[in-house]
Amino acid sequence: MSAEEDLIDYSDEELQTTDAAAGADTNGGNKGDLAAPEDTADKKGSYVGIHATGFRDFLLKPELLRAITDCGFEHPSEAPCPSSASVHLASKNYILVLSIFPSILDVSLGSVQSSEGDTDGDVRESGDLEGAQKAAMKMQLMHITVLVLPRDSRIDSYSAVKKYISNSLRSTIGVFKGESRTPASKFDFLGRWFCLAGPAMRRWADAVIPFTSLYSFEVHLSNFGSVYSTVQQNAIPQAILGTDVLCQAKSGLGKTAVFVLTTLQQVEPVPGETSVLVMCHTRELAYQINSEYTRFSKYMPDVITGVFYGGTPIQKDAEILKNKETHPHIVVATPGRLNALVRDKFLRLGSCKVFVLDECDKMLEQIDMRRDVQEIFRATPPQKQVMMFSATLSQEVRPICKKFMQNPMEIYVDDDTKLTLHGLGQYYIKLDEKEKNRKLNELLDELQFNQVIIFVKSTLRATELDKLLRECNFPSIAVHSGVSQEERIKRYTEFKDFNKRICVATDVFGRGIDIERINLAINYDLPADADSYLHRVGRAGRFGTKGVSISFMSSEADQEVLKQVEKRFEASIPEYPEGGIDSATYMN
Ligand SMILES: Nc1ncnc2c1ncn2[C@@H]1O[C@H](COP(=O)(O)OP(=O)(O)OP(=O)(O)O)[C@@H](O)[C@H]1O
Repeated sequence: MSAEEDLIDYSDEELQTTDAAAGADTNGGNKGDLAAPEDTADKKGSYVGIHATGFRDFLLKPELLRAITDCGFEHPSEAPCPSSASVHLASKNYILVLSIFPSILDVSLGSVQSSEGDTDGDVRESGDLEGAQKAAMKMQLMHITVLVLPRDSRIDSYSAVKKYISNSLRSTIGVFKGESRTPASKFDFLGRWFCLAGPAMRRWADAVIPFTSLYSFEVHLSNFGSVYSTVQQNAIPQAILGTDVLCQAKSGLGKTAVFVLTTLQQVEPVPGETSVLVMCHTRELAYQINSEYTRFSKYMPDVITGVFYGGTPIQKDAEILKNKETHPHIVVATPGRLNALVRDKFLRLGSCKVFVLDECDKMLEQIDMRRDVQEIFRATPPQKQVMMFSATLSQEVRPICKKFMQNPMEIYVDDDTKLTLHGLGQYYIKLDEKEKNRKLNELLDELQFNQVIIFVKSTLRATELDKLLRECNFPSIAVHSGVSQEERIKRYTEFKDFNKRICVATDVFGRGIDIERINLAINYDLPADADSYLHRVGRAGRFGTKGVSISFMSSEADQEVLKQVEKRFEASIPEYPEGGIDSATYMN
């Protein structure tokens, strides 16, 4: 039996495919009700633009909102939508923007109206919206997302959006048609996750809402030819409700905040119990995620977070876990150490309510890590929320992820070209191996970087290159698995705090690591595959900022990787120009 076969499959029978159900409702819509009048075609322009929702609209705890404001987050992030939607819509020259307008007014009183964006501010101020959501969640009411299309939408807009929902989100969808306004047909929508409606749905909502929690999304259509939705905007409202989430979004767009904010929102701290478990593949990333928890829980003094990873004395972790006063409610960890803590019964997971995997493809593709993850998963109760995140989720890894989940909300970027970071200039330099050091020196002299990360393929090369750079008086530091764990974290912090401007690293820094000021990523040694390339260069140009990546190409294998990258991501990676590049293109 291969190592992989040895791994247990999780409750396949629990996996519900909604494809069939998605096809079940095939109502095409009623032209009389939905079609745009001929003369309204021009009005589409008035729906142009992305309607950014504020964090306040997520109805987060005030202490969380305060921390979000302190962290300088203004709006939840946006990310490209799945390609199946974009292809479909692009061919019809539409832009589809989903923006959230929470529309429950007062579920508890049973008198609910749908609102469009302009009224939700009043609701929020009166506190009704929050109360309504709490009531809805307590009663575990069914959740229906209603997509409200503009009044002048044409019938094919409805089909396009419907197809997008059923193909990409694999969810059932109903279309509210004119003749279905009878009370009986209103209840058809109760079993569905999505339904499409025109503005007339307000009246319809009145009858349905006592039994459901309702969110209405306004769908903007225009003729821009690409499709957007939002990673934080899409995932946060669902994740808060306890839905399982499998989420792909490009590097640096704020996937971390999705699970940090939604778990902090849900956590109800009980002394001595861990209710949220977050795992990731490297120790530095675990440390970083824990720091994010610290940042966002700063006004939640009752919530204790803790981080556990290998390379440190396990006895220390055990001491923390033995004491109810220090026992974390939220644990961030790497799988090896966490598994050891669970096996040795220092950590009991019977109260775990949320299970998160960051960089999930990496964690589940690597057999030893996957084995640890599974053992830990088995130690948690069957009923829990599972969320997984990565910038890369291949077709092969998705079913593996979903084996841990029940009817997850799935957010994919099926079109690899949409993973390219638009603020990032990418170049290559063809050279011999022996020319690399000289060229690197030249680049570091010539480019006006804030911080730079230089990737190499081995710990030995990291040590050597770092030494060389320091001999040349460059403020360099090296992070790799060849140094003690304590020293690794110390160096990570030094770099993160801007005390060093150059970091030579192996792939331990290749994914997830978020250093705000990095605007230059250099592949001194190219990685072996396109996914790793994408993650590495994503260390620069984060959250829409500008940056540049330069890759040294010194072998045929390197050339092949760059070819793959260009093909898969439709990224243009030209040769680095003789005269250099304009700093305005990569300095923020
Ligand atoms: N809504 C927001 N407003 C402002 N900044 C944000 C917002 N969301 C996230 N950020 C910042 O963007 C940066 C990137 O976020 P994060 O590290 O979560 O990205 P990611 O999607 O996990 O990327 P990767 O795939 O590379 O791990 C972080 O510095 C984070 O603080």
